[in-house]
Amino acid sequence: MGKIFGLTGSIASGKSTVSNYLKELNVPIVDADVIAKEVVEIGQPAFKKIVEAFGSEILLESGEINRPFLGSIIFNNKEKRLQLNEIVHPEVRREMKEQADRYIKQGEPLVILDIPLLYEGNSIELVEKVIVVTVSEENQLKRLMNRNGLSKEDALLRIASQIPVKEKAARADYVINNNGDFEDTKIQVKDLLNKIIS
Ligand SMILES: CC(C)(COP(=O)(O)OP(=O)(O)OC[C@H]1O[C@@H](n2cnc3c(N)ncnc32)[C@H](O)[C@@H]1O)[C@@H](O)C(=O)NCCC(=O)NCCS
Ligand SMILES: Nc1ncnc2c1ncn2[C@@H]1O[C@H](COP(=O)(O)OP(=O)(O)OP(=O)(O)O)[C@@H](O)[C@H]1O
Repeated sequence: MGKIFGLTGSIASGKSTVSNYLKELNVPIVDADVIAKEVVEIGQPAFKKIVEAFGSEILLESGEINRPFLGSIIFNNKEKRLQLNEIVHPEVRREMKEQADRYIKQGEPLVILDIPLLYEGNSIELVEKVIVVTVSEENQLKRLMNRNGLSKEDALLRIASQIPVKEKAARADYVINNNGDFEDTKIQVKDLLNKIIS
């Protein structure tokens, strides 16, 4: 029977970098961020609930959700963040489970669920073991500011909206240290994969 493992970290710690390497190594990935975008598209049940909860001012002229604007609301307000999570997360979990089960039925030996909020939400029950991609606070802040063009204050707010990556690493079954260069991380990913599926 194939294994279902979780991959997590904190914002800009390097989950996508690691999951891209895993994809190159032919490991099927189920990506929570991608599914979280699909379940809030126009016409989906979560879309309607979000507009009811947050008002039509969160919509673009095209009728789609203005994601940066909704982000500016929920990353500044814990109550609103939890409200959004309550709408979106159950849909994301259901879809992730379906996709993972499908891969296992196809005979895959390992499926990775890439879930940024694995420890914050109720996703732990979906996976057997957890891989955490860790990074120093300094590198995390630097990479987040660079990637998203955020000010230091906004980047720190986003980092503070998640459990610190150090705490996640302490709870993990496997840790990938993403403080080195890309090649260094790639080597760790290959070694880990050999360990898991051998
Ligand atoms: C707030 C939204 C609209 C912002 O969209 P945007 O396109 O700017 O960002 P994106 O979705 O790519 O998320 C980027 C990162 O932000 C972090 N993040 C997103 N949502 C949350 C949240 N509710 N709480 C804490 N961190 C979050 C994650 O690390 C994620 O990888 C969007 O993130 C959202 O709908 N969030 C709620 C759903 C969710 O929790 N998604 C995360 C995985 S399930
Ligand atoms: N080892 C590394 N050296 C230098 N830059 C890196 C390294 N790993 C990742 N980065 C860069 O840091 C940024 C964050 O990495 P990545 O997108 O993989 O993180 P993430 O954990 O998936 O983030 P999020 O949760 O926000 O989606 C990206 O711009 C990426 O190119």
